[in-house]
Amino acid sequence: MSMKLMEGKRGLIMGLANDKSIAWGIAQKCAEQGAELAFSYQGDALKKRVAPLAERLGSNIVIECDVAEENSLDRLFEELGQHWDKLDFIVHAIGFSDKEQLRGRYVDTTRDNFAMTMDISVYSFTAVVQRAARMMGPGGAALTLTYYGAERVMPHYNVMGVAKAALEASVRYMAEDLGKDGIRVNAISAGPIKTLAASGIGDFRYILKWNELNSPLRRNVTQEEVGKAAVYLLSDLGSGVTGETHHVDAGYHLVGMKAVDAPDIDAVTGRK
Ligand SMILES: NC(=O)c1ccc[n+]([C@@H]2O[C@H](COP(=O)([O-])OP(=O)(O)OC[C@H]3O[C@@H](n4cnc5c(N)ncnc54)[C@H](O)[C@@H]3O)[C@@H](O)[C@H]2O)c1
Repeated sequence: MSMKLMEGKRGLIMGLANDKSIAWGIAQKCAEQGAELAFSYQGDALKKRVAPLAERLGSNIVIECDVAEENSLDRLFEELGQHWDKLDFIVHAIGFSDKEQLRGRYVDTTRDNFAMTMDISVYSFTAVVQRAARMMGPGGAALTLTYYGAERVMPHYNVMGVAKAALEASVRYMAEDLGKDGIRVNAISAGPIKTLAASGIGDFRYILKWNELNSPLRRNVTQEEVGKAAVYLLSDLGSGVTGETHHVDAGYHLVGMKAVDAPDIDAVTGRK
């Protein structure tokens, strides 16, 4: 009899907004492999969307948490502790910045939005891992989501690129801190995927089209493909991997220039 890869593992998924969310692709693949899941959602408005999705994967642990609030994070882990005495993995699929500043120039970013973007998109992962690690033993794993805009300049990504670079550095520092306890910390750098958060990025359609035409696999990736790589990093398959930023982007990160067969495309319409 073949054993499922995540049988007996319990994980908290943070950042599910709807069935387009990357968190949904990850949750589905983890559940398929036998994981037991809990979910956190931001604010009451999202509960009616998240609870039915959780139910589809056999979970009724659905807890409110705004990661910008220390109290809210404390309450989340307190409540989670009432359901489970031990946690095996967490997924952090959360990021935020003022939409108005995800167009135009990075250099015009305001102090307030810089601080807010770093707080929600970077510090929150540290704050979550800090609390989650107390419920984890050896074999524990944490995963966050990043984007190539951390490594190279991407149009419109602006302050989010700076935040993702800091997020990736925090993955490395936490991998060292927690490695001694047998806890692993990794990131997946996902190619562009049409989600609620992505719709805030200027000209996102153009980015999608460009990646489709120029990535080595000549297509975009899906939520499910990110989910499959997450299973590898969160399960025993990834037991020797920590502090890594793993690209799930149809190979786009290795490209230096437009592909020979790719047409130039119109920046406004995204059409060839
Ligand atoms: N979609 C892409 O192209 C892409 C590519 C690479 C990386 N990512 C990253 O993947 C992650 C998930 O985003 P997504 O694309 O699935 O979009 P999404 O809109 O489905 O998910 C973003 C989530 O962040 C949550 N969030 C924002 N502020 C929060 C707060 N203060 N407290 C709690 N939750 C909060 C939202 O509620 C939402 O569930 C993000 O970190 C994003 O930067 C996305």
